[in-house]
Formats: sequence, C-alpha cells, structure tokens
Amino acid sequence: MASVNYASTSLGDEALDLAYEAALVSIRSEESPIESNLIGGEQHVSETVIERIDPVEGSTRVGAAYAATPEQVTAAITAARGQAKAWRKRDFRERNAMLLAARTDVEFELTRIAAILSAETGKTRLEAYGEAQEVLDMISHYCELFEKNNGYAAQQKSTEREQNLDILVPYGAFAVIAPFNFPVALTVGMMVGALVTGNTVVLKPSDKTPRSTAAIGDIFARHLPAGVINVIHGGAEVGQMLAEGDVDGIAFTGSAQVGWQLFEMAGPRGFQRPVLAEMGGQNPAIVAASANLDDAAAGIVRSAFGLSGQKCSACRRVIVDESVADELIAKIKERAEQLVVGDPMDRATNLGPVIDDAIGARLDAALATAAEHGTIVTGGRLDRDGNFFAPIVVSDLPLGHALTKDELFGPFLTVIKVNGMDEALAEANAVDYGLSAGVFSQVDEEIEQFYDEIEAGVLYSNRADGATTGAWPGVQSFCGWKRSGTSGKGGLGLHYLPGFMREQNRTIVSNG
Ligand SMILES: NC(=O)c1ccc[n+]([C@@H]2O[C@H](COP(=O)([O-])OP(=O)(O)OC[C@H]3O[C@@H](n4cnc5c(N)ncnc54)[C@H](O)[C@@H]3O)[C@@H](O)[C@H]2O)c1
Ligand SMILES: N[C@@H](CCC=O)C(=O)O
Repeated sequence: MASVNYASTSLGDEALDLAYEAALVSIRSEESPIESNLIGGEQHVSETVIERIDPVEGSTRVGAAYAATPEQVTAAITAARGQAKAWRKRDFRERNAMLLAARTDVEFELTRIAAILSAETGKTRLEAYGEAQEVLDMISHYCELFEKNNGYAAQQKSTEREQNLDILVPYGAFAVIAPFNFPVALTVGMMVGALVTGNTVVLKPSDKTPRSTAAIGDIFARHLPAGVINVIHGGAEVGQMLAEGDVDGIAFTGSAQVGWQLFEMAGPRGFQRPVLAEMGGQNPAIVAASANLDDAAAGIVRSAFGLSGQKCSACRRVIVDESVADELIAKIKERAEQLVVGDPMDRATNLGPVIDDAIGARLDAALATAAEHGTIVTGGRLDRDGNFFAPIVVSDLPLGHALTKDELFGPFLTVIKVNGMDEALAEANAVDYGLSAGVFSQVDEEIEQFYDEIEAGVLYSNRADGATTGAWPGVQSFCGWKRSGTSGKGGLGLHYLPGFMREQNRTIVSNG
C-alpha cells in the first residue's frame, strides 16, 4: 500500500509538508489556467467559462474551464469512436505500458496534483496526498488485474480440430462522468477501467473541480494516441448531452439521483448500454454493548468528519446499544471537538470547508430541523466567511427520521439508540442505500451476524482507523448495493474490469 493513504495521520516527512505548502501557495497565487476541451488530441475553447473559487479563502479563482458546446460534445464522442478499433486491437501489454508511463508522470507531479486538489476542494493535505497516491495504486492494480486474467480470454473445451475461445471484448467508447469529491482518484478509477479493457474515453470532470481532473486527463493524453481520451468540461447539461450521445457505455460516480436517471435512459440506438454507476451512501456504524468504545469513537469520528463528511463512504449514522450510548456519545463529542476546522495550508487542520453554498445551505437547514426534532450534541456553522462547519453530532431523533435516511454530504452524524444486534441491523438496513458499514463488538457471533445480515458492499469490523471509510485499490473492493450502485460489482476489487466488456465466444474450426 502507498506511503500515505486514508488511514495516515501525517505525511511522515517534513520535506513533503514543505513541498506541499510551497505548491499550494503557488497554485493560489498564480493566475489559474482556463482548461480547454481536449478533442481528438486538439484543444478547443468556447464562449462560456466556468470558474472555481477557492472554498477556503472565497475570492481567488483556483480553477476554470471552457464549457463544451453541443458540437464539441458530439465531436469528442466521434473522436473516441474513431479510435476505438485501433485501441482495442493493440496488444494489451502495449496498452498497459502506456498507462504505466502515465503513472510515472503522475508520481512525478504528485505534490502539485495534491495542491490543486486542496485549492479546488478545500481538502486537507492528508486527504489530498492520499487521493493522489491512490491514483498510482489504482493504475497498477487494474493493469496487473488485466494481465493476471490474461486479457480475459480463456479456452473452453476444445479438440484438435475445433478451438473454443470465450473472450471478453470492449464495448467501444465509454463516457466517464466524474464527481467533485475525489476528482482524480475516482476519475482514474473509471477511466483506467475503460482504457485497460480496450475502450476509448470521453471524460467529463465535475464543474466544481475542472482543474484537478484536467491535470490528470492531460497526463494520460500525453501518453495515449490522440482521440483515445477526450475531455469535455461543463456541468449537468454537458453531462446529460454526453450521456444522451452515441457512447457505448457510461461509467458514472456521483449522486444517486443522477446515477439512476442515467441508468434508466435508453441509448440513442434504442437498446440499453452498460451504466456502471457508483453512488451515495447513508453508512452506519453499529456499536454493540461489548464494543471497545474508544476504538469505536475513533473510527466513527474519522469516518464521519474526514473530508468534511464529503465521502460516499462517510459514516453518517451511529446505531448504538442503549446500555453504552451515553458513554459513546460523550467520547465521540470529545474527539469531534478536538478536530481543527480550517485551511489545508495549516498543518493542524483536520477538515476544511464543504465545497460550496449548496451543501452549506443543506447543512443549515438540517441543523434547524435537528434542533427542532432532536438534540444537537455538538457542532454547527462557524462564524467566518465560507462554508466552514464544526463537526455536527445529533442524537434523540425519532426512529425513521429523514435526517437518518437522506445523504446530506457534510460533517453531520446522527446517533440512534437500539436494544441488541437484531434491532441494530434492522435500523442499519432501513435505508435505500447500501454502500459501506462498520461494526464494533467483541463478540464473534455478533460480528458474524453483522457480516451475514447487513445490506451493504463494503464492510469493516472494529476498525479504529475508519469505521466505514478508507477502501484502497487491491485491498478492499468498493461495491454499492441497493440504491448505491447499479452493477452489483464495485471498483478497486477483482470484478470491476469485466463490466467494461461483453462476452464473445469464438469457435474456430481448423482449415487443415
Ligand atoms: N459510490 C462511490 O464510489 C462514490 C464515490 C464518490 C462520490 N459518490 C457520490 O457522489 C455524490 C457527490 O458527488 P457530486 O456532487 O459531484 O455528484 P453529482 O451527481 O452532482 O455529479 C456527478 C457528475 O455528474 C454530472 N451530472 C450532474 N447532473 C447530470 C445529468 N443530469 N446528466 C449527466 N451528468 C450529470 C456532474 O456535472 C458531475 O460531473 C455523493 O452522492 C457521493 O456519495 C459516490
Ligand atoms: N475510497 C474512499 C471513498 C470514495 C468515495 O467518496 C473510501 O473508501 O473512503
């Protein structure tokens, strides 16, 4: 595993801290470039510029891009389709070599990429470095996986005269639609999934993080034939145009609302295309009466408030046995109040602001509802410009309350008291989402029951490093169940790549 990951507590090297700080100063002080749309190897501008203002400081432009026109969206799809055959026909070892060459460049630019991530999203240096490092492991993991599976070509029962081959072949051109919260790691996860399996790509970054994702897109474009990867910028309208266009498949990471809409959309040729959508979560941590409460509080606080709760895997709900609830709440409160909210430039900062006013306003409304229907144990909006929130913990909400059901995507944690593991599991499963979940217990049978009955794809027990977060390529798989995913297979693990391919059998009778 990489030297810095989502469980790290420091960069572990003073030189790295200094390099990051210098890079962040530079990103914040230089005039940010306006990213072009990359189509068939050429840069294209438009008349509409989208801008990202530093969420920490509130006035500096730290990222910008030319929003793609409808013609540019179509041209990007045409370029990707135009290269699909040539890319597919290359030996996979040759494709892997190009992707691994891109990896070398990412490694070389790691600090700058981490600084761009912090400038655009407000994420801390640990989260930013962790994400950049994840990109490296993501590329290696998928290249190794494809090679280990011999390109997913296997011989079936055959005779001397008749060879039977069962192979997986790429669909063609994939749309890759990326979210703001992990704008390089999740982009690379989807993009390399498509590329390594022989598809070409039209990538649409989030309009909240155009620069971070473009930095990665540019590196890959340097190493791949023109048109194999195309990048078009813009918001929901551009994403919609891309999804409605003549692509052979869609890889999407983002909200359930958008993901399921894409899943239900028929392709322009009248038949369904693969839509590999990874979406949100309302992830529970169950704490049993027997649990080590210090480990539980540490794991919950880390997962609930890391990246200001803007992780799909964030712990959003604590479901605790009533016999230990008050003690656990006190421990969570103490830890949450020790967290420093601020600028990633400060080494002490544990969490930055949320990305924009929309999430800020959602949290304000949730705080008002929580005050009315429950108890705000700690946290709230900070009295400073921007969308800074001290970690919020809410208890005493009635069972089934909307604040325990809907993903707010901010540093907002609810605590529900239950009686025993059966009740805990029933409450944990009483949401539409099924992404990650954790349990804290010292009773093996309870842990087994959790693994057997919880309805989610990414499970952890007794993990003080992160109750529900911190999956890593090649270590954990990351599959959303229920409303959290469309395909029943997730990124990072063993079964992701086949989703980018379809099966073909070849029965070859010898001419002799
Ligand atoms: N399961 C996972 O692996 C995972 C990982 C990260 C984030 N997420 C989820 O992503 C969400 C946060 O990301 P977000 O706010 O960027 O999500 P979002 O759904 O708002 O946007 C995601 C992407 O879709 C585009 N988009 C928006 N509307 C579209 C439309 N109608 N058609 C096509 N494209 C459209 C956006 O421009 C962006 O590029 C959260 O719900 C989070 O849980 C899930
Ligand atoms: N891979 C990250 C989550 C990415 C989603 O936002 C984790 O497991 O915590």
